[in-house]
Amino acid sequence: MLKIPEHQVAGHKASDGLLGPLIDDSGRFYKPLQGDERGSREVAFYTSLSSNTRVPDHIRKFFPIFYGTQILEASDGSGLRPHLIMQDVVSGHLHPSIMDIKIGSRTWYPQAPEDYFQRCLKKDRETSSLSLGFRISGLQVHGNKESGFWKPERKAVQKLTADEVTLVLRKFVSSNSSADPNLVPDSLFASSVYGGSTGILAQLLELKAWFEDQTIYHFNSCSVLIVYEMESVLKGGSSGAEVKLIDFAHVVEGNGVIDHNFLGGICSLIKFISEILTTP
Ligand SMILES: O=P(O)(O)O[C@@H]1[C@@H](OP(=O)(O)O)[C@H](OP(=O)(O)O)[C@H](O)[C@H](OP(=O)(O)O)[C@H]1OP(=O)(O)O
Ligand SMILES: Nc1ncnc2c1ncn2[C@@H]1O[C@H](COP(=O)(O)OP(=O)(O)O)[C@@H](O)[C@H]1O
Repeated sequence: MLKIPEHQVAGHKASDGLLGPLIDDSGRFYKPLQGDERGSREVAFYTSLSSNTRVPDHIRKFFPIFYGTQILEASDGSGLRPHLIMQDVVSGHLHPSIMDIKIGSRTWYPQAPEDYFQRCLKKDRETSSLSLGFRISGLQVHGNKESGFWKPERKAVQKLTADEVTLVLRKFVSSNSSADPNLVPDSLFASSVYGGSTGILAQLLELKAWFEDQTIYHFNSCSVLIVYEMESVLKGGSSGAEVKLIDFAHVVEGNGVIDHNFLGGICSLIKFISEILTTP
């Protein structure tokens, strides 16, 4: 049985009769293909990635597993539509804390039509993309029993200043996160989520090293999705923190050139996270 994802933090949503992704109980995520070139580009990217021998094996873990496409009943009741099937990267989590960070100071791709280019340029200027090299597209945090669950308004988190981004990145790994603007986040989970040899920082550094070299793809408007499980950190276990890349609707060929837009954005994000780990 297909259902609307409970833990989606950004993008087009299937709720309220709209067109959006669906999930099943076996850990698969079904993203409807948009009728224009966005859908076909994303399928083309996953297909290319699956067979491209120049992509190192250790980099493949950063992408959701791709299971092909399938024609399914769309969530908006418009009838049958092809869907991209991929691994649901939050399945198996009871209380996932999730952050979607759109990487790059520009989200448009060089060949984009003028109206799309103008729309992206406006959003990049009005959000933190241009100034910081990334914008937080959406997030949710599970805290302790008292603070509960925090899912800030998406439009607000996209426009944060550098200091505010640091605060949100701290709240993301705190047990007392809430909407209270005066809250001092306890950063209780910072070292287990961001730090260590398998934490978010180590994973981002591994990804960055690939971007310093790879010239196969340019990941325009692509997001880094960070996921961890608060319950297991509280019990003293591993946070299960994972970095995944998602949203390949605007990926184009790299033609032998470094993806400096993505590389710059990921360096900037790494700097923010490193500072949280080194500043008490
Ligand atoms: O529809 P909107 O205004 O919410 O914009 C979508 C964006 O939402 P946001 O800017 O974060 O509010 C949305 O961003 P997120 O993935 O939600 O970060 C996409 O940029 C989407 O474009 P595309 O499908 O990738 O071409 C954007 O969709 P299009 O405007 O390109 O259809
Ligand atoms: N493979 C996945 N597993 C789990 N959740 C996902 C996956 N891909 C996307 N999502 C969720 O859906 C949101 C939007 O995904 P995205 O691919 O960016 O869609 P859109 O093209 O509509 O912007 C993400 O922020 C995340 O919450």
